[in-house]
Amino acid sequence: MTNQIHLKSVNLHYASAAFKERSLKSMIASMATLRGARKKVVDIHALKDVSLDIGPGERVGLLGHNGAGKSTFLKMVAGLYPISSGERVVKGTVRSLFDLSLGFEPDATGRENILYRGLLLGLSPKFMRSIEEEVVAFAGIGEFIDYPIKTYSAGMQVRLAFAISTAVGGDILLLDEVIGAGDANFMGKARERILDLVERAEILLLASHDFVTLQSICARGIVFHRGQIIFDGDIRGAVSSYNRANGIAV
Ligand SMILES: Nc1ncnc2c1ncn2[C@@H]1O[C@H](COP(=O)(O)OP(=O)(O)OP(=O)(O)O)[C@@H](O)[C@H]1O
Repeated sequence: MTNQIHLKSVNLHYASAAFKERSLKSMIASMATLRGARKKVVDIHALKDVSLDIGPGERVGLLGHNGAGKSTFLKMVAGLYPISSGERVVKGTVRSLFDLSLGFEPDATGRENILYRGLLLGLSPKFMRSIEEEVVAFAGIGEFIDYPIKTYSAGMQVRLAFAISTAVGGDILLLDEVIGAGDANFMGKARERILDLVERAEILLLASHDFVTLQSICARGIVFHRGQIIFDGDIRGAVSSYNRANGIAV
């Protein structure tokens, strides 16, 4: 099977329900202040008529201003968000580093969580046991690995989550730039490990505001603007297109 991503006229909407009041207090406050003049929140059309094909060996950078649609695009490719219309075909195992700290069981130990998270990623218990020691060594949290996750600091949780999620490569790697994995020493190690995953992946999609990194890793660049693709071509052209769209003189 050839790894590939095929999208045709894809649209994605976020339901306005996500913006509605969450608490009784905020509902009462808004009723008191906006009586009769309440603004109607409409659905957000986050991806508009997106069509493209990405094949084996491609390293693709995603550019765009804050809110342009890059993360939504990655999550749609990962299958986390359903599309409203169009065609989405993704062939190959997908790995991503979204929401690193989601899915931990707080009462279970770090070691037990390595197994649980592996199962969430669709990996077998036998395979997870075979990589357990390597993950433990990379996380570098000492004897805490045998304590419940609820006793961990935020940094320790990120280190363990990162160590698990990056232990196994995939055919298609989706990266959303923010990788604040602990202290400077760990950041260095984390970067190396990501570059290793990048090397091993057959297809890479990398969303970033760091154009130097994008240009050093990616050959192709796609620019998003208000949910639409406004440029799809070589990475240098993509940077120029981004600058033009955002009124940046070069
Ligand atoms: N879970 C969500 N629910 C509702 N709206 C969302 C959600 N996530 C993103 N949006 C909206 O969708 C649009 C695209 O956001 P997205 O996060 O994809 O942009 P981005 O290009 O990744 O931005 P950034 O560079 O800031 O990460 C924005 O208008 C945003 O407010």
